[in-house]
Amino acid sequence: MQFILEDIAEAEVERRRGVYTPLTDTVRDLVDAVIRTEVGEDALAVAQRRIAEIVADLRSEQMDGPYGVRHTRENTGMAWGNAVIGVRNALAPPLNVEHVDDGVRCEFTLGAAYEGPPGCVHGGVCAMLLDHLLGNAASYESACYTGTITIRYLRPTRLGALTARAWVTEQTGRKRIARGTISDAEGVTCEAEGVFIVPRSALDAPPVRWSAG
Ligand SMILES: CCCCCCCC(=O)SCCNC(=O)CCNC(=O)[C@H](O)C(C)(C)COP(=O)(O)OP(=O)(O)OC[C@H]1O[C@@H](n2cnc3c(N)ncnc32)[C@H](O)[C@@H]1OP(=O)(O)O
Repeated sequence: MQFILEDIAEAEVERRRGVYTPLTDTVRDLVDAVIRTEVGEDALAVAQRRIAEIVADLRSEQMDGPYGVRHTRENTGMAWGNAVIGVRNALAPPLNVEHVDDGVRCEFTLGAAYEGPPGCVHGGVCAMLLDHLLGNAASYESACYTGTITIRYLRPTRLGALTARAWVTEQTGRKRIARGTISDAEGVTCEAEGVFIVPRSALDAPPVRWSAG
């Protein structure tokens, strides 16, 4: 498991972000459109053929394997394939994580693609987002990995506009305890607590953060 140094300037990171973000946003829109479309079967068949052509175009030049977690010399993270924040991953909501005094927070909207119970967010999606955010809060010096996480679902989380936050409550050696919540307009819907660990194998390596984006 290795982080990849991509030796490019910050301006180049931003330029690439600007290139990929609209593409990923459109694919995300496509996912929502496929779930909710009510066009006829002929139109569906045409759409399928056109999308397959686009997939073939994109596959004409592909990297081997996943994107990886890349970073610049300035330690700007490019976790662009990440399932929660990936700039190039249409499966990611995405979360735009903001660092605040006591940890991290973000505002986001979950639509039809994240449904579990009717009209509500899938419990596994809540767990994934909280896992990421708690891990992000815990990774303030060096990248931490989830050891154990517990989620308490207080009430259903309705699809729509949500807020999440996470913070560290305790640190002992390489081990951090982090907590976090997801909230809607009426308050907290689920909360998490987890143990996050800087792996023993990272001790001799220079500190790399997962970092945002
Ligand atoms: C900004 C982006 C943030 C992204 C966050 C992403 C969050 C993720 O999804 S990470 C992916 C999911 N997690 C994983 O894949 C982790 C897989 N597990 C591992 O790699 C290792 O088992 C790892 C790193 C957790 C611990 O390994 P290692 O460094 O050898 O730990 P080790 O030396 O045995 O133990 C260190 C301490 O942690 C504790 N510990 C070890 N494993 C666990 C665990 N699973 N749960 C709780 N505590 C644990 C030990 O008891 C020990 O505690 P103490 O110091 O009090 O005795």
